[in-house]
Amino acid sequence: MPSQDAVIAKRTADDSPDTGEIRELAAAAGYEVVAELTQTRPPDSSLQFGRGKAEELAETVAETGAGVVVFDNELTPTQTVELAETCPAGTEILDRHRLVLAIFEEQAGSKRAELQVERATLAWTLPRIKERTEEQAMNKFTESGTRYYDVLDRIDELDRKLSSLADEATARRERRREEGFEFVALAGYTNAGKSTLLHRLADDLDYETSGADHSDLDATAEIEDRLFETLETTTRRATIDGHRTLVTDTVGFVGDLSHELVASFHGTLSETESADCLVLVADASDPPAELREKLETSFELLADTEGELLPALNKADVLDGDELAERKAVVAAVAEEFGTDSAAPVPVSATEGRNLDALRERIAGCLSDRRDFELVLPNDGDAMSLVSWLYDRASVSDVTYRGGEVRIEFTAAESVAERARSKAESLEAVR
Ligand SMILES: Nc1nc2c(ncn2[C@@H]2O[C@H](COP(=O)(O)OP(=O)(O)OP(=O)(O)O)[C@@H](O)[C@H]2O)c(=O)[nH]1
Ligand SMILES: [Mg+2]
Repeated sequence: MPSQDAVIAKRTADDSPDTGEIRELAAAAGYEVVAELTQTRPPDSSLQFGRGKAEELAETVAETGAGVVVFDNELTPTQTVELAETCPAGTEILDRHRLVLAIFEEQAGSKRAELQVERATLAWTLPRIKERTEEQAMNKFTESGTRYYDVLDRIDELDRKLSSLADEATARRERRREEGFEFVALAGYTNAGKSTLLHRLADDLDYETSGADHSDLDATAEIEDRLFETLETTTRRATIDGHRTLVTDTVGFVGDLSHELVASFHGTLSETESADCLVLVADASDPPAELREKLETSFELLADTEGELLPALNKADVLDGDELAERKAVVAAVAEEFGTDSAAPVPVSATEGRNLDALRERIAGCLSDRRDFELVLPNDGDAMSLVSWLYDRASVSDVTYRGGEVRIEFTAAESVAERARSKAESLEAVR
């Protein structure tokens, strides 16, 4: 990561500029923020800031010796060039999108994340290349279009690779479903505490001992007070009120990102789309207005999910009763705005482990109906293999051997019990 000094810049049209998030993003990218300049006025087409403010920015960069200017506004190619020319030579000019891409690039730890970041970067560059090539074509300086079409080809290639990875993920999910797993996803704004919550919910399981291949399940999900700590989904097993679930931790959201960027991370969003229960983790320690804004972004992004959306207010430990009540009202208001009739949010503290049973109960309420079943089998080797099959797919509460028989009591979804029954019948038939 670059360890460089940066000057933050932000312009808003009519209200006073808030630089909280862009500062955090800059920190996540490894920059040290040494100064900040803001302005309230309509955008200037060549400099974003007004000329006077842009000159002040240049002076600040010179005084602080900062190597980078981070604009919270989106900059056009012209603005980027003109700002760079106004500032001391060599100053790098970044906007919010460039910054987020830089963080993603640095954080991408898996093949899929790398492909997604490359795609996002190219999608972001494409209209800019087009603009430039058109200008050049008009000036008859160069032949037009080659680079543009090269980029388009590469995007197609990346899409093909990503979609084959997505197919693999879908096939893997289907296999897991056949094994009796249900899916829970943790989604929400970056730094809300999703990874911390995953650690709390996950079973402390040694995957190897279960006999099945769990090489797709990771042992860790990093927890860090930093934006975009998690850039790839992490899945762990968790037993939630008797339900055998796979809980997936996802990439955090951030506001004001282009659709291309969000779409590039569709792979991770698709895991949330197919989850049976989607826990929307919100940071209750945010001030109400910020909480509202983040929830609106999250609800928008999660509009297409199949499973039930369950809002959880994390970090409840840092609030008193009145503050918490205020946050709950914000969640209820936003949920209603989006026509989600999800019940009241569950306040939790992932770090302190508070109220997690209530959360588990609510998650279980979103999952399939499970019932108690009983199977009686002849006691032989084949029956034993069915017993171990059931251990992998259901909660087995009792196994008793009497005479030549084995009696198995278990709790499972109807579909799993159905398959156990037909296996049992074929055993009987063989005898
Ligand atoms: N006070 C308090 N802090 C919490 C709680 N849960 C998480 N945190 C802190 O919040 C920070 C972010 O936690 P993470 O679990 O990394 O958040 P995340 O949602 O996975 O973040 P990304 O991976 O960046 O999307 C860490 O410093 C956690 O220790 C909580 O219940 N209470
Ligand atoms: Mg995380």
